[in-house]
Amino acid sequence: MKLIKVNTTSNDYNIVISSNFESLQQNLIDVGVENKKVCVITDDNVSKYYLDNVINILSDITSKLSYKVIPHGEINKNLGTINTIYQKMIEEKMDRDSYLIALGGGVTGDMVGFASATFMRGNNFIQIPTTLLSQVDSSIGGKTGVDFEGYKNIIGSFHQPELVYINTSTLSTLPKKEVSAGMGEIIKHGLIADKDYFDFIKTNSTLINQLDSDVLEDLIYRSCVIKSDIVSQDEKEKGIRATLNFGHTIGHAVERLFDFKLLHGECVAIGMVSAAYLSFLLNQIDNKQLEDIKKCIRSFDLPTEINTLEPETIYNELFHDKKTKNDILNIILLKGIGTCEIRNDIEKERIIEAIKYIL
Ligand SMILES: NC(=O)c1ccc[n+]([C@@H]2O[C@H](COP(=O)([O-])OP(=O)(O)OC[C@H]3O[C@@H](n4cnc5c(N)ncnc54)[C@H](O)[C@@H]3O)[C@@H](O)[C@H]2O)c1
Ligand SMILES: O=C(O)C(=O)C[C@@H](O)[C@H](O)[C@H](O)COP(=O)(O)O
Ligand SMILES: [Zn+2]
Repeated sequence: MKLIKVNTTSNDYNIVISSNFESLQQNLIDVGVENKKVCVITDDNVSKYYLDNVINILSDITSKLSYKVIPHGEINKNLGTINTIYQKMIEEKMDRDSYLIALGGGVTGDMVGFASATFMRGNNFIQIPTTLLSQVDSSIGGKTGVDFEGYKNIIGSFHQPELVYINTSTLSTLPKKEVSAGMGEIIKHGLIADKDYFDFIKTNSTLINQLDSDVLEDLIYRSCVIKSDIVSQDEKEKGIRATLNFGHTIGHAVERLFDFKLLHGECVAIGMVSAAYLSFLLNQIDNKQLEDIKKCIRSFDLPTEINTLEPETIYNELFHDKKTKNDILNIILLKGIGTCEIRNDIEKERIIEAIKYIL
């Protein structure tokens, strides 16, 4: 078992990484869940595998226990689903002392976090992430929210969980495509923050694709350290946290323009290739590094290009990005491998060139 501490301005909490659910009960007691009202929210895929288990663990420590199963998928990450969660919370007479538990991937985690942030102006929530992507990224740092009219995460708030409990064995039931999607965010962590980590990912691609549990646990631990370090420095994304958005400006535009038929991690992979090419155009990485990045992304069966879209269509979408300030685009670019910077001075022509590179 491994423990990482997240220390943000609004809350301090632990990330527990374990290969089972054995220490979940004690960790729930430690954060104050005993005898409280608890509602577990999970989706209709995850419920089949892990809901009974988590409910059994909770039933020993509280009798005020309920659950709700929501439909899976990005297409359901919206205010309609949030309404059904609020209705459940009212039905169960939940209050500011109660706990919501997000059992599932990033879609469940983002929505449960948002419901918790807004119900009675905020109650407690706990993340039990079950996808690789949510274990390395979305469960940490308190970015919560939903899509609105197709705009990605456009409604949301910062609201930190009380605990992130990662049971790595839940990955055994995760479809391969979803494992690859998680690799998109993991590669991002290496590219923006740690060259050695990027090299480790490249070297171990075969073992990772075979779901070698030791290597996967290493990845989860190292990514959690990188992400918690960044959000502990900058909870509300005033500075360095924006670097976690590497690949996301174009990634989110592609996600929306493809009506959420591509996975988030896949769109981030495409967005990272475009941002890496832009970094190359500005002489911040060389051709070998660019090719290395593409090779690494492809080694996990992630896409590096798309078709059927016009460059201008993608370009116009970029201005809905949350890093845009007063209509000026802020873009994350690499400065070598393992470091990056936020730029707001890139001409349209260069950005269009970088978009054409992925078409
Ligand atoms: N808040 C953040 O900081 C942050 C960071 C990264 C991504 N995100 C968001 O996270 C979302 C993507 O998360 P995701 O990739 O986890 O997607 P997801 O929640 O849709 O899960 C992917 C699929 O896997 C299924 N699933 C989950 N766990 C499973 C398991 N153990 N076994 C079998 N099936 C399982 C789900 O039902 C779903 O169909 C996006 O909405 C993205 O915007 C948020
Ligand atoms: O935690 C962060 O900060 C991130 O940017 C992590 C991203 O991987 C994640 O997809 C996030 O939800 C994107 O944030 P957004 O504010 O651009 O929607
Ligand atoms: Zn992301």
